[in-house]
Amino acid sequence: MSRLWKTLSQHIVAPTQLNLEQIPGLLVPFRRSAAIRRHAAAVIIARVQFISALFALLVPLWSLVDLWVFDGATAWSLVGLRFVSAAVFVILAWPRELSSIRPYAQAMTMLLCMLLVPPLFYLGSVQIIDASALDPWQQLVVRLYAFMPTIVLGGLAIFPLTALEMLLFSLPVLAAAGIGAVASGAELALEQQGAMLWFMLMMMGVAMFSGMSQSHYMESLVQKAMTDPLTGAFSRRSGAEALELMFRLAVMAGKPLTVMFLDLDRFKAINDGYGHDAGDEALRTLVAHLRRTLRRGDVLVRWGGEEFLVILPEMPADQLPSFLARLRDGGLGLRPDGAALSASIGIAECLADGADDWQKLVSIADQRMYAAKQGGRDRAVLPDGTMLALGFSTAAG
Ligand SMILES: Nc1nc2c(ncn2[C@@H]2O[C@H](COP(=O)(O)OP(=O)(O)OP(=O)(O)O)[C@@H](O)[C@H]2O)c(=O)[nH]1
Repeated sequence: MSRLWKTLSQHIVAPTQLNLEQIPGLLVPFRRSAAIRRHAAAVIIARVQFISALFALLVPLWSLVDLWVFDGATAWSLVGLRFVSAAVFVILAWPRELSSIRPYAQAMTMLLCMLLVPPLFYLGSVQIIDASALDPWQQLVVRLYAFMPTIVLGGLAIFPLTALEMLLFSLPVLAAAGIGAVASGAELALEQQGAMLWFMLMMMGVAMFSGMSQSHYMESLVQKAMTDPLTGAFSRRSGAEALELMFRLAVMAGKPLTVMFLDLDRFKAINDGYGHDAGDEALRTLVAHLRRTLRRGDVLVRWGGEEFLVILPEMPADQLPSFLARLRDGGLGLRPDGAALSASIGIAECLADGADDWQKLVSIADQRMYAAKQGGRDRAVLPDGTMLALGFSTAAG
């Protein structure tokens, strides 16, 4: 029994274990990081396109049933409605690029459009079909159409959405079901519609649970793929992606964007004197110290071995001296012998340096970092060429 529990907890529960910090990101979209939102958007758009392509074929095909079951005018009106719906699905399925600026808004718009088609088709069918004189086959088809909003609620389960999004997407679908029921002459009494309402709420609950667990699983994978396992900082690849986007946004908005290239001083001596594990520990300590000084929107990237890139959005060049003073006060941690870690820093800023692309910005910061090393280490070179002595090795940290 204990072996069974161990296997269950190791292989089933553990990989999906939640920590408290992750819960808000599963409940509301604005607590998700930009990177997770972008990945969720890519997944949602791919799924919307796949389902839309499928429906663009299946929806017109069902016209055969309409033509077989209903009489002339009713049947052709339904067929017309089907072709309008299919046209919307074709537009949604059409290949398109993920928006580089607003991928999440693009995904939400496409999903909303796709989800609205079946309930609107249902509402349209209620207007077209005269419910007072139906033969048994027609009644069956009408009942099937009435299931459309419920099917949409169940279909939400395949999207990695937060609880709030599930709720917001479900509300118009529930409203369409209610309006359709009234329009087809049904009484909106709990004892009449209670079973259907219960079924829809169950579908909503299942979709919500499924969406949140997909989001959590996706977040764990993305987090692993994006971060450096030793320090938890962004990996070079994901850091470059983030910088590319941040650079584009800063240029569009005409706002400053600063990159700081930081290279630990005499790091090899730690490895040589105290071993690789001590070197690893120094890198972890450095990242923990940097995080204390950085703001929420700043991005810390491990660019290579003991080189780090810090992306500082909306940090104008004139605020850099006070930022560096705070960094110095916070320190970078200690070497194994108890001395303070120090670093050489090169800083570039997109407005002050007139960089055309992010690669140029990084290259300028890198050259300035080398100038700081040449200048004697434990220094920073600013965008105006000033070299500042940082004093990490003399300050307490
Ligand atoms: N422990 C550890 N060492 C690493 C890691 N990545 C790179 N290094 C080591 O970092 C050292 C970098 O050495 P150098 O480029 O000579 O730089 P330095 O000793 O800091 O000298 P300066 O930069 O000139 O001050 C090399 O010995 C690498 O093996 C890592 O993940 N862990």
